Amino acid sequence: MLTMKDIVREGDPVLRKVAEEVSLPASDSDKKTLQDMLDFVINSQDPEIAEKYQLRPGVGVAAPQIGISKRMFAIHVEDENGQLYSMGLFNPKVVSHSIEETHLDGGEGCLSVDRDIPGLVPRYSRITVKGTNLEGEEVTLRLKGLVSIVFQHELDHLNGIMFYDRIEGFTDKLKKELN
Ligand SMILES: CC(C)(C)[C@H](NC(=O)Nc1cc(F)cc(F)c1)C(=O)N(CC(=O)NO)CC1CCCC1
Ligand SMILES: [Zn+2]
Repeated sequence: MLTMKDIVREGDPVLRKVAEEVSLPASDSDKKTLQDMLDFVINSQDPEIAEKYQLRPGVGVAAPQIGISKRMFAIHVEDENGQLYSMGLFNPKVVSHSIEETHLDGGEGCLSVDRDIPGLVPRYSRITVKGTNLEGEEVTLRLKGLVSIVFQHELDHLNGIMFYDRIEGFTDKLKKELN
């Protein structure tokens, strides 16, 4: 099973690479990896298992975070209405998004970042995502709220983007206003 020792921390170049598409149908090896990632996120939210293995309670993890530069991630998160999104996705992509933006009021963190970085992270309020799930089906998902933010955070990992790259500092704002 995956534990925190398998999670790559910031500074490792794998977190800054653009990950490779997974060739479909997925190999047994890629399916096992993605299933292990989904189990990791589910385990991290189980108080007993999380305590026993010292897991940070995660809502998602992307393959580069376990050192695998492939376009796949797993998420396990309930949305505002209590709808559970629990899945592994191969080659996810945003096919459309709202212009409107949103953010988590407390900012974001990351399983690969062992420090608190203040600042709001702008995300699209709504996105439509396509990908292939562990059963090999192509899925289209229309997402908003927390689930949409988690997807965008994980998708960024597949493109070598860390959440703090998106935090707009006051000086950036000032520069924009002055230009
Ligand atoms: C890094 C950590 C703080 C563990 C973070 N969890 C998290 O944000 N939980 C959460 C947030 C809420 F808004 C409401 C709630 F119920 C639980 C997380 O798992 N990730 C996953 C990650 O690092 N993936 O690469 C970071 C999240 C920040 C925004 C989306 C994912
Ligand atoms: Zn992250």
